[in-house]
Amino acid sequence: MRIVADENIPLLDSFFGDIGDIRPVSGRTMSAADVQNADILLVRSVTRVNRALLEGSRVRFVGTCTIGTDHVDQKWLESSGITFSAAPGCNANSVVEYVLSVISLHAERRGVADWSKLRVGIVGAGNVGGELAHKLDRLGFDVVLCDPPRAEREDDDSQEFVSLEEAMACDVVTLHTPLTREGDHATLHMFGRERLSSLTENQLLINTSRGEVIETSALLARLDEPNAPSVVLDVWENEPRIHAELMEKVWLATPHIAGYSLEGKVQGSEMVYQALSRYMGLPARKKAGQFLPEPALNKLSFTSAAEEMDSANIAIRSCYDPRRDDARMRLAMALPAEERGPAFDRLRRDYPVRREFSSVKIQLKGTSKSMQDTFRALGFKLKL
Ligand SMILES: NC(=O)c1ccc[n+]([C@@H]2O[C@H](COP(=O)([O-])OP(=O)(O)OC[C@H]3O[C@@H](n4cnc5c(N)ncnc54)[C@H](O)[C@@H]3O)[C@@H](O)[C@H]2O)c1
Ligand SMILES: O=C(O)[C@H](O)[C@H](O)COP(=O)(O)O
Repeated sequence: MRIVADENIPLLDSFFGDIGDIRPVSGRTMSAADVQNADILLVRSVTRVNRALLEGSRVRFVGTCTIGTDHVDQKWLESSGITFSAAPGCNANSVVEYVLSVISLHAERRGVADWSKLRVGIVGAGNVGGELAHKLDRLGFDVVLCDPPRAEREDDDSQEFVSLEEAMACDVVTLHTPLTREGDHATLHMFGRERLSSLTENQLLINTSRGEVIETSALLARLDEPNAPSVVLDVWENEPRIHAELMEKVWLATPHIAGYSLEGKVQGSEMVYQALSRYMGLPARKKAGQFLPEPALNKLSFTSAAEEMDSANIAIRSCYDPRRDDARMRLAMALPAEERGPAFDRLRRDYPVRREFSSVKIQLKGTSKSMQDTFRALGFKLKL
């Protein structure tokens, strides 16, 4: 079996080495010639998988080690008899932790002593949005969900959904839809001039979905107006050639790494390994957990003198602080225009190891029940 794979897929050899001969190539520049003699193609989100790439090749199985699938022409694959598999939910928790860290910074910078007083509107309540809602709910936040496709499908009233207008009236509006270009609920440029004009300076807009869900020119114009909202962007139109002027105008800018916890990336590889093993009728015995190294930070300790929100902020930011990614990105984007695209990709390729909250044990001595509940809700392991 010949496997052509994006060189940035973690643990390629560990997961797929005994299934076939692996040829790692650059995902961004992968060409039809690269895949012509492959039986299996493994990608991440930066490779356009379509007729132009695969027609005439031997490829029979395509796996993307990512949640998003907008880079894959699934209709064409199906019509060509090529099996396709993605990794739904693999890095959902990583994105949730990114958003929680951003909200904690926002609350602090706005002088909101109790972050759970912020109302959060989640647009797109699937794996990421659903998990975020669950955690925020446990943390005591008032959360509303806007998900018209789910609202249409689920008519049992067990979950309440609100209109986009209501979600957009919240203190924090966070986007978790896929990028879709067709259909009644297409999300391409869903946030254009009119919708962005409803946001005000007291609000925070976070986009970790896909850059194209927001119309760049409309956001640029909105950010030049008085009373503009705070904006955090992890995803951009036209990655890796992002709009540098937009980056300068947003509060926090990161290079599409919200899902880049080590756990999230390794789970993406594991899920495609499992799908490929099923496709080939092979046993799938390897698990992501067996490949995760010991975390650099594995314990934090708080005493009865610790204040709840301060301690939560310390723990959250010890694991993940988006301001570090923001600083790295602004430095890289200060390069001459023609060097920025490769620099954006390098930030992603050489991303430092980031571990999820669950890799840290929190020792709490003599602290309140409420503080223990907060740490549990965030996903930390407790040692009482
Ligand atoms: N920044 C990152 O690193 C990163 C990481 C993971 C995922 N993502 C992106 O986040 C997206 C969401 O991930 P997920 O795992 O939650 O996907 P998902 O498919 O589980 O959920 C998406 C939800 O959005 C809803 N939706 C679709 N169109 C909508 C619309 N017009 N308005 C409101 N809701 C709509 C769907 O009904 C679904 O419930 C992915 O498609 C991917 O593009 C980004
Ligand atoms: O869709 C996803 O899973 C995420 O956007 C993912 O983190 C993208 O990472 P990439 O495939 O570009 O490395």
